[in-house]
Amino acid sequence: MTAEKVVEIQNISMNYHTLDGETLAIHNLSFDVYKGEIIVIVGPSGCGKSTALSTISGLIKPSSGKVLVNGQEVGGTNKSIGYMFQKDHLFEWRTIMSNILIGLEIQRKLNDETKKKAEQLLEMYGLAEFKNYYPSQLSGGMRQRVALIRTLAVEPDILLLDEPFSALDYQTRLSVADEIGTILKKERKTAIMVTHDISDAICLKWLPIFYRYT
Ligand SMILES: Nc1ncnc2c1ncn2[C@@H]1O[C@H](COP(=O)(O)OP(=O)(O)OP(=O)(O)O)[C@@H](O)[C@H]1O
Repeated sequence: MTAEKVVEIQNISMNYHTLDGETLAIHNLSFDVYKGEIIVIVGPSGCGKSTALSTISGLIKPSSGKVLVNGQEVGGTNKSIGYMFQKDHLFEWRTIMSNILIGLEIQRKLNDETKKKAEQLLEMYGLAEFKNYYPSQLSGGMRQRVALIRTLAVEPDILLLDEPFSALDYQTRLSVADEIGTILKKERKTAIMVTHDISDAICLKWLPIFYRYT
C-alpha cells in the first residue's frame, strides 16, 4: 500500500513587498508530508518557517510554486487544517470549556455530539476538573494543552504548530512537548511543527526535517 501524501509543497518561493523593499522569505522550497507523519522543521529566526505554514493554511499565497493539501491546490483557508500559534490566544473572559468550544461555534458545528467529544478530550488529557476555570487560573503548560484541545476539537486532518512551546519555561516545555507529541500520535494526526530551537525538535522524538534557507 502506498502512503498517502497530504501536503505537497512544490518549489515555492515567497517574496514580501513592503515600502522598505522586497524580502525573499522562501526560495524554492519543496517537501511532502504523508498521512500520520509528525514532522518538525527547524531553522533560525526569519528563515521563513511561519511563512511556509501560512502558505499551507491558505493565509497567504506563495509568489511562485504550488501548495497542495489532500491533492487540491490551496486557494484559501481550509477547515481541515488546524493552526496552533506561539501564544495560546485563549480568551481570558471565557472558561476553559467555552474556549475549547469556540472553534466549533465559529464553524457552526456545535452540537451534543461535538460537545461530548470536546468533553472527552478534556477528560483524556487531564483537564476535565478545570473546565469551569478561567485561563488565568491555569499554568502555562496547561494553557498550551487547552489550546491544542481547542484545535483538535474541530477535528482537523492536519495540524500546523508554530513554535508552540516558545512561551514556556524550559522544564515545562519538556513535559508539554512530550504530552503534545503523545496526544498527536494518539489522535493519529498529521502535524507540521516549526521551531528555531533544535532541542524542541529532539525532545519530541518526532521525525525532524532540517531546513534552512540561507
Ligand atoms: N507580512 C510580511 N511583510 C513583509 N515581510 C515579512 C512579512 N512576514 C514575514 N516577513 C519577513 O519574511 C522573512 C521570513 O519571516 P517568517 O516570519 O516567515 O520567518 P520565521 O522563520 O518564522 O521567523 P520567526 O521565528 O522569527 O517568526 C523575515 O525576514 C520577515 O521579516
